Amino acid sequence: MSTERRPFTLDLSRPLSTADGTIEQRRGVLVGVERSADGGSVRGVGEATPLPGWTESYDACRGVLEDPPEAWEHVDDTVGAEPPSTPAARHGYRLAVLDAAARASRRSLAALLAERGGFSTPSESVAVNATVGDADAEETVAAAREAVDAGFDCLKLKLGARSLDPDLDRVRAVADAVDATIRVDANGAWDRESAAAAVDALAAIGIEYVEQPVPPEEVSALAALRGRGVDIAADESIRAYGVDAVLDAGAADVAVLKPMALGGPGAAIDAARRLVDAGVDPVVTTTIDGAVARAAAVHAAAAVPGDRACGLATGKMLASDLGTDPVPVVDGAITVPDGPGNVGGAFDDLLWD
Ligand SMILES: O=C(O)CCC(=O)c1ccccc1C(=O)O
Ligand SMILES: [Mg+2]
Repeated sequence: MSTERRPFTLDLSRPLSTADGTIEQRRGVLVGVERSADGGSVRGVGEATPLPGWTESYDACRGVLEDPPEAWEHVDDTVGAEPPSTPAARHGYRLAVLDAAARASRRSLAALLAERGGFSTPSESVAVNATVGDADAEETVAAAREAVDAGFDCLKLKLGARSLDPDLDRVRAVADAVDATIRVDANGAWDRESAAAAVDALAAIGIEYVEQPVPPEEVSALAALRGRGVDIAADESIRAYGVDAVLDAGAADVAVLKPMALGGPGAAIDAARRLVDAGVDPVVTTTIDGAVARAAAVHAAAAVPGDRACGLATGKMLASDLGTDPVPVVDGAITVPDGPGNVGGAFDDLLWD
């Protein structure tokens, strides 16, 4: 198998402000693999876009991609219970391998992933939430209105960058202003006491779920916050400790799956299988990825059963992208590309001439 690599940098036109800092730029590496198949050859394209804090550094990612582990070439390769140490590099390489396998069998990546997870036929469209970053109440309401006018019926508000009372005022202002499902993400900002107060207030407002109210290591605190009238979602805890640790602790109603942070689309699907079996709802999101990884996350979301909106409406935050958006949001939903592979050969010319 031959491999190609191409580094890229994407600026955000709308930086995302969170309790964990502001995301302003995404740097990554496109990965191409080419292998022989049926007397010809088949290509696959992947994207490694590390986000330090969630994945390895850019330099570590590039280093691993110079000489990837041989095991990553095998279509059925899995990650163990421990999260992989260089998930973004693994994502980039594994996506290329899975894309090539899907293209070789003339089916969509979603179909390949659904089969891998033992799920039925993938959905043709995925509902998505608008992601609303931290800002004052007035700006937050304006962003929420803009999203609802554009057709979103689920909004995710970033909380935890300011203190609890002003944050709750922001949530109430949005709930009063728009008719939409509202979920919030504190990115681990609260201690146990503030989180309990927040959860009770959010339950009274009628919020769908609160994502990562406490720091990632506070898995037992997540468990203790369940059953108070608002669902609890684990995100950073899943990334840091894996799905099994969160399931064993009974820590979540909902689990956020970021393929880039978990080590690839296959790793996300394997995690989704265990969650679904345990009655926990998976929600697939990006880490604000380029078009190739974003499309792959859409395929993963389509392969996983469930009705919760996914966090995949992140393309519009980018000032420039790897190419034309293969997964645009229309009326709060994304149509799943029907293949072959992830996005057919749409990005091949970035790697091969
Ligand atoms: O879920 C979404 O709406 C978009 C993805 C998102 O919020 C995010 C993006 C980059 C890093 C972390 C997160 C997060 O969910 O915490
Ligand atoms: Mg989150």
